[in-house]
Amino acid sequence: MKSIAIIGASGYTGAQITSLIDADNNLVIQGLYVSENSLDKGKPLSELYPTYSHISQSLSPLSAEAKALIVKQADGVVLATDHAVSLHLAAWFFEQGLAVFDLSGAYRFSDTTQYPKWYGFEHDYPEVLSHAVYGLAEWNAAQIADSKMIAVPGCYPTASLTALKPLSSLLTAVLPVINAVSGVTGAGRKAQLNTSFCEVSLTPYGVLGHRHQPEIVTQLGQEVIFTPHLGNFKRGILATITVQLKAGTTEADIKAAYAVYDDAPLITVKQNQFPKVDDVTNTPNCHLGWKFDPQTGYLVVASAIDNLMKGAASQALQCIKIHFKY
Ligand SMILES: NC(=O)C1=CN([C@@H]2O[C@H](COP(=O)(O)OP(=O)(O)OC[C@H]3O[C@@H](n4cnc5c(N)ncnc54)[C@H](OP(=O)(O)O)[C@@H]3O)[C@@H](O)[C@H]2O)C=CC1
Ligand SMILES: CC(=O)N[C@@H](CCC(=O)OP(=O)(O)O)C(=O)O
Repeated sequence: MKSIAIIGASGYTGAQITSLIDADNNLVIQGLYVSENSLDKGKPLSELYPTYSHISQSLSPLSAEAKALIVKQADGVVLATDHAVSLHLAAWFFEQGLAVFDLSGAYRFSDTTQYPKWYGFEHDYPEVLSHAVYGLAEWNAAQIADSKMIAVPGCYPTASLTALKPLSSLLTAVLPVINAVSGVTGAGRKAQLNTSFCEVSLTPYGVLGHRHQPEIVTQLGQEVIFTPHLGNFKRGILATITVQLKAGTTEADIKAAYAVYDDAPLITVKQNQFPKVDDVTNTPNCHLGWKFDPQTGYLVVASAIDNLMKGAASQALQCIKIHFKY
């Protein structure tokens, strides 16, 4: 039995992973934490999320005493906190010897020069960063098992990389074009005007400047054009991706490439059938559907995940299972 502390447990991804850890017989929740001055400190999680009425724990402030208790009692810590908060907490818990599963982007780039540009801070912990591994569970299991600093991928990169990585040896110099739509939970729980009910209407955002573009590029090893969109639904991501494949590529080559997922129970691949967001919401699954035009060499592949599950919490749980080997 491994004991896990969850920091940022009142947020969307934090509450989601709390419910997954609560349901896992190999794990026990050490505690649920929010910031020291949180308006929610002391409240039962179930007061915020009545769906989780079966979970009895309350939200504790992350005081110095609480941090010391976590170090004493927990084997691992999940950080479901903003990038700038995770930056410091991850380093501190890692240095205390705990396994860290960080849902933020604070440890996803190994190159420290990326952080000022994409996250607005200098990375103060290059030594800790040198231990960080990218927690794309189907691809990096060996590294996840070996490292105590796991940077769980972003939601759009998870959807995009799951579709594109099998094709990497087949791509031409024509840049893959990724158009992805996310539900509003992708923006987190805190109130913001642009994510309030009356304001949300399908629109692109972060055009040619979203931080997930360099994350995808780094992990794919190839430039891409990435355009995220905000949709008027709660959860889920659909990424529709157009790529050109090398001359002479056949459908059999594409099938062989996607056969990499034959032993991946959470990934489903279909030819000439396209996924729906509703089929993956509230599940840890990724559904891929592709169609190829041999005349032009263009392939369209669509990838559907739940942003809070495969895009965050359930992928973190995959990493926990891989790391703790159960
Ligand atoms: N939403 C999504 O689909 C995805 C999110 N992510 C990433 O996961 C992380 C969490 O996202 P999300 O759940 O959406 O965010 P939310 O805004 O919903 O939740 C953030 C949580 O962090 C807590 N918190 C804030 N400051 C501190 C602090 N100093 N110490 C401890 N807890 C703190 C908040 O509570 P309080 O303020 O009351 O203290 C709240 O519980 C982010 O880095 C995000 O980028 C990654 C993939 C997908
Ligand atoms: C709809 C929406 O706003 N989505 C978020 C992505 C959420 C995510 O994956 O989080 P990371 O920041 O941890 O990468 C965004 O575009 O910023």
